[in-house]
Amino acid sequence: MGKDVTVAVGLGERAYDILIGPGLIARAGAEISSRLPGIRTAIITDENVAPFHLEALKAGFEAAGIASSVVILPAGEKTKSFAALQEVVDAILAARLERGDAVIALGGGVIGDLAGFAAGIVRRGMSLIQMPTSLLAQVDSSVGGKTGINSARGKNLIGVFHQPKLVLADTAVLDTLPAREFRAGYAEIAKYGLIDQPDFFAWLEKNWQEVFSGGAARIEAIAQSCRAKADVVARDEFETSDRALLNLGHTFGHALEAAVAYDGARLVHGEGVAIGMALAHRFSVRMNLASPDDAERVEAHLKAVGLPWRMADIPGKLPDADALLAFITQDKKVSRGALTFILTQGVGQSFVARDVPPSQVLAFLKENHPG
Ligand SMILES: O=C(O)C(=O)C[C@@H](O)[C@H](O)[C@H](O)COP(=O)(O)O
Repeated sequence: MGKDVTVAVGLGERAYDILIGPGLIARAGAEISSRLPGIRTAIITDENVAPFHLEALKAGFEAAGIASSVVILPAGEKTKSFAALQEVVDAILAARLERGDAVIALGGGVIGDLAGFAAGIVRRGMSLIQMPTSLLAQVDSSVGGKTGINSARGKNLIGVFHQPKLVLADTAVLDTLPAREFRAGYAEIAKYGLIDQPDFFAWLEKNWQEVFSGGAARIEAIAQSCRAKADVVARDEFETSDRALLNLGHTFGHALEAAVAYDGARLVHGEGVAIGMALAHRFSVRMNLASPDDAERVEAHLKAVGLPWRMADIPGKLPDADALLAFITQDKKVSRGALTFILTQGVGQSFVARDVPPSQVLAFLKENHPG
């Protein structure tokens, strides 16, 4: 086997490993058959990923004696839909897979969330193996068991928690990722620094070019992100308390994604998170929690790496502030009608703020709306 970095997600009987390293798609058959002997699989992937990686995965499966059927879906956020879910569920049932067989999610966050949801509900829960092919999926969405689809009323509003049995993150695939997609995934890496690791954020400010160009710094950033996420998930699997910290930037970001009707030409998830993180820092300044220097530092880093950082960076017209607030009030962190945000006292000092007054949010959205 290769020299992979292994990060353990300590969840008792649902514990699993994240393997991070080059060549894991070709080696997946061997890795899976040694851990889950006799398993059969349905590979769920998309039209962008399949031409690059499906053959290598299938060849490795064949060599390891793993039977597989394949579903190839259109790429993009609009695939996180009931229609696509139905297609995946039908294909799994048509292949007569059993509960102990596995759904393989080969793709980015969209495929991971959708295939994970299907695995969570077919036969009340099948095995799931995440094989993330985007940076965002490798550092975030493939880990932790959040699965689901979108609604026109809001992002990820329909789903279940369903942990994978294994995550195989093949870092070599990142070399062929479009630059915009790589940057979008980088937003989630920066997020871990901004949550509670100021040293990691400072390291990223210094080393982001190396992370973008590949090599040891990239693997280190991915591994550090997975460790940070595994830690939080092990403490609070079902987001009853501080797992919500992982949502930094997502309250604003998800509202913006819904506001553009999940149109990836205008805004992809990681870009929404980047803008959302900048807004969360600015909002914290407005609430007298953080200093303007902190917000400026975050904005400067997002700008340096080429990420959008304000609503004005989204092409086209946005719905007004009231409509954005309406999306925010559908957020899953809302409790008894009260809004929850992840706010900050400075870089790496985020906290969960409950009962944030909607009037303050609305005023802030109006001040920052590009019109
Ligand atoms: O894993 C989590 O918990 C997160 O919040 C990580 C997020 O980066 C991720 O995008 C997640 O899917 C968003 O969750 P949601 O509950 O806000 O839909």
